Amino acid sequence: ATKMALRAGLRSKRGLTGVAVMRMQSPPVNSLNLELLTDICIALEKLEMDKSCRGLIITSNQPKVFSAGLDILEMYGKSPEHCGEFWKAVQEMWLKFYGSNLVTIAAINGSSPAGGCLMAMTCDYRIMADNPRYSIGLNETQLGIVAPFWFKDTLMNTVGHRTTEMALELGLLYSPAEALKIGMVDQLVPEDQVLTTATEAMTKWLAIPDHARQITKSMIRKPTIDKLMSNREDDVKNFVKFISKDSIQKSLGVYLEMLKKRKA
Ligand SMILES: CCCCC/C=C\CCC/C=C/CC(=O)SCCNC(=O)CCNC(=O)[C@H](O)C(C)(C)COP(=O)(O)OP(=O)(O)OC[C@H]1O[C@@H](n2cnc3c(N)ncnc32)[C@H](O)[C@@H]1OP(=O)(O)O
Repeated sequence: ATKMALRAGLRSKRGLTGVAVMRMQSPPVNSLNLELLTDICIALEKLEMDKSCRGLIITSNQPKVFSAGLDILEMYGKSPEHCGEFWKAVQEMWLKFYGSNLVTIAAINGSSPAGGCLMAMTCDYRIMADNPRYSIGLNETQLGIVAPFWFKDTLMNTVGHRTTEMALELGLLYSPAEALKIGMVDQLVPEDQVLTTATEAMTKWLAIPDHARQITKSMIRKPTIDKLMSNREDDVKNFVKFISKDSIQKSLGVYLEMLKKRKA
């Protein structure tokens, strides 16, 4: 049987129609592996084609974690072919979310490092649980890896040039309060109110006529999307070359060990 990695459905609760809620449920930490990325892309594609759907809230069914980012096991000890396929799926997820015609809101109910942060930043609006134990940010350099240009562009478009320099070079993970301060997230609420607040925010976004909002969104995001679209193959090649290096594989191995030890 295929494992359902997420649930997407149109809800009509409290008069809010045409809004889908996508709940990532890939235990233990919603790390973005090929299967989850593919499921997410297929679900978003279907919603995008469904004329009755205008908005999407993405959240997590896992306790304490929105998403642990890219699944390191998809990049560690794998063949170049596998790494290439995986990277194409990461690109696809980013392109679909960043360019979505839907209103997209991230209900960040837990930690969201690296690829998890990227995913949240592709959305139009971010609400995070106000729990100082949670963190969010692009921490790639701390793993000894380099976030590609489109990760950097997404961050820069969200928090600005100088903050991106600091955040990306130091691989900073921010507490929710810090993330709010730099504009990485838009709103903090108590943990049990993340989803209801997302629904309330959605009402505000849906009050704007779709065509005007969509054209405006596209005008702002298209140059960033086009940059990856015209460099997709080179970006895959760069990734495979970079991730296959012995030194990078070693860094990933050390990091995985650290994660396991921290748990013990
Ligand atoms: C010059 C040109 C350059 C071009 C280069 C191109 C590209 C390179 C860049 C690639 C980009 C990568 C982006 C990423 O997303 S990398 C992933 C980064 N993620 C992290 O650093 C997060 C690591 N995880 C955590 O910090 C924590 O797990 C947590 C999310 C805060 C949750 O903590 P907790 O609830 O305490 O859970 P555990 O830590 O105990 O984890 C449970 C279990 O899950 C394993 N795990 C956690 N994260 C990942 C992951 N991302 N991938 C795979 N596995 C993960 C963890 O090891 C535990 O496993 P065991 O139960 O087996 O011990």
